[in-house]
Amino acid sequence: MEGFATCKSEIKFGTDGWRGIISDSLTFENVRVVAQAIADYLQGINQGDKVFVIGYDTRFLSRQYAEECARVVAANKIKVFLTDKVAPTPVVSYGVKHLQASGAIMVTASHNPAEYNGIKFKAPYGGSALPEIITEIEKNLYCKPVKIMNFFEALNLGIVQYFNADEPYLNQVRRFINFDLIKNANLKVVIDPMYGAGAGYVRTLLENTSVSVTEIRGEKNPGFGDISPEPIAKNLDLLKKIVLEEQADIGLATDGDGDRLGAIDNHGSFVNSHQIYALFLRYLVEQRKWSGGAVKTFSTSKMIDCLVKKYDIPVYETPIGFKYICALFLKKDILVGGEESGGIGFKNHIPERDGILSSLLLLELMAAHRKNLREILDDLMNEIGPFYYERVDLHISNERKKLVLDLLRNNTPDKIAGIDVIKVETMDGVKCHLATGGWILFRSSGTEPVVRIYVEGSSPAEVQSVLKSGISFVEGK
Ligand SMILES: O=P(O)(O)OC[C@H]1O[C@H](O)[C@H](O)[C@@H](O)[C@@H]1O
Repeated sequence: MEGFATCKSEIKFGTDGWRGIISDSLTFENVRVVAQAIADYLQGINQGDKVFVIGYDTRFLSRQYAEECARVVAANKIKVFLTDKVAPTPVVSYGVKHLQASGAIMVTASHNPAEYNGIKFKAPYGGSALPEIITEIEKNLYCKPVKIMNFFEALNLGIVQYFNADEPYLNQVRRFINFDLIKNANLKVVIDPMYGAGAGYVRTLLENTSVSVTEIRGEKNPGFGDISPEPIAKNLDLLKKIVLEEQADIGLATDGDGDRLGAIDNHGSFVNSHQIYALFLRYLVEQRKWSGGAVKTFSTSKMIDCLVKKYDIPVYETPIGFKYICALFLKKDILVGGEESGGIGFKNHIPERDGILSSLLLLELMAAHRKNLREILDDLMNEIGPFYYERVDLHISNERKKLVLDLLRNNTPDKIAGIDVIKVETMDGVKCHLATGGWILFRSSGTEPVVRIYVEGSSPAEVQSVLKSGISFVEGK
């Protein structure tokens, strides 16, 4: 069967891949169009003779979309390794590297609300596609007729094969993490995969250790219990409650496709990604004695700048999106790269953020320090702090969004919440550095119809007043 897509609803690749609301822009037809554009890209760069991986998360229709992609890619004479079950993004990405495949389609909308689904494209190195690859794929959209074959015929012919992506990935994590340290640490852990694809992985990896594990929200629930599967404070009330009830040492939450991490400490307080990133950087340099530079995105904490200065290692800043961090992993000797949204990637692994590996590294770090997370964070703050952080996402109209960002760019206020603005940067959105050492960043999300306001300061009061003033500015009140 061949034919052009009849509906030309917009297919746009954002911060990471293409996302849309199911049955609005995210239709089977558009999924086929994107899969054809990817197949054309692979043939165009002479990679059509290599195998190609397809994986999917727990979202509504994800498996069916993955099978639809397999039908298209296979019809283009590219052999497909389709995961035999739901798989997290880092597992699929590692599968690409392990099989020396030409890349992967990961069917997921990551942390977005339940009504979304989407496609991430992973490149042969096992990480986010670089912007230039995405440009090529976008150019191919609607160019050639969609080829498609029967799924069962493709299976019978062996051009689509099921693939167990877990085994190579779990072996890699077992090599990376120091399980000897974790084994005897007697930690009590609550795992929260937020109904996403990460369910079961950390628990499996902790079998045969002394760590006591409780997993919540591990079952499949494509409605995600009416929250977004994004491991940020407002979505982790249940995890907080269980950590306190069970008197656990830590709660670990991964997002919808398992590439991000958020944590709750033993007092029930949220530990944000900036803090986790800073702890990892400190641990890898000081305890593991690993070398290499650090990558942070435009919205990542100044804690990282303090640490790199202390260790005298290079730091690179990029726009928001792990694809930019990934590009640096490919070009330079990078120890760790992380972003505000909770994605952190490491040297000696794939150039990909990994919420499962991050969860275990956090346990290793706690075991090595023989302290609870709060004490370790307090030590860090005594060394370089204090730092406080908060983000709000505002749903405003596209017109207002453009107006506000243009206004900020062209006519930046001299003061915010009464504090002097001493420097303005526009790498991604508009960032105002404040005389107190704090900063506020306004930017339009590339994955959701929201404006994000990020604030860091040296006290909770400073963060709140700067945030309040930022919100008033955006809302025009
Ligand atoms: O703030 P946004 O543009 O919505 O992006 C937030 C996040 O979206 C995706 O998950 C990307 O893979 C991340 O790299 C990015 O940080």
